[in-house]
Amino acid sequence: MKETAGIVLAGGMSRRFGGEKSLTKINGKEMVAYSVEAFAGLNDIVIVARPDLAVKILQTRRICVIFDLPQYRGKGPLAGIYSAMTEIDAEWYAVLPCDTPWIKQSVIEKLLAQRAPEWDVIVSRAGGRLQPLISVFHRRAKEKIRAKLDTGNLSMRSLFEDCRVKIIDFEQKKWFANINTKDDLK
Ligand SMILES: Nc1nc2c(ncn2[C@@H]2O[C@H](COP(=O)(O)OP(=O)(O)OP(=O)(O)O)[C@@H](O)[C@H]2O)c(=O)[nH]1
Repeated sequence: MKETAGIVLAGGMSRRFGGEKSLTKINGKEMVAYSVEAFAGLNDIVIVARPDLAVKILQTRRICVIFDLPQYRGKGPLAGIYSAMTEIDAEWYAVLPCDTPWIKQSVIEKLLAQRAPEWDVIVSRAGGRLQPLISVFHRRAKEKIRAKLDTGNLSMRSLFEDCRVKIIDFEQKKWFANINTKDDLK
């Protein structure tokens, strides 16, 4: 079993953005690459992408790319986290979305520093807003996630109600800004 793996969620439909959000370049680099780089301290990183995008990501990065498990396809971020946990057996999993290009490795390091037996999830909060997809999960959370997926209750907040959650506050809101639309790029 690995100690800690990194999961980049890139399996969304990008409906608001319209087009391939994860592969859109900012300052010459694909958005998904910023998330991969924030995991620089980790040896095992998996991108959970849509099948139609995976080939393109594979062409640009030497990194493990998987798809959501078929039974959970279309079920959102929890499907991606669960699929990655099934692919890589690790004690802890650091999670990032593919659309936070200003995220820093130091954020991940600060979250990982909180790993302890009493927590199932360590989640960031920036400017008072919880950032459920910039977080760290213990493998204990995997079965709780599966239960949510199987009942169709797909909200991260609902999952957190069933977990022992440690919240870590950050002041630098800009690092957590995410790109939803093409206007957000301006
Ligand atoms: N693997 C996986 N990742 C997902 C899924 N849904 C969303 N994500 C990822 O989760 C992060 C946040 O996604 P959202 O912004 O809520 O959704 P989106 O699909 O990117 O965009 P919209 O279609 O405009 O809502 C992004 O990194 C997405 O790629 C999914 O079903 N599977």
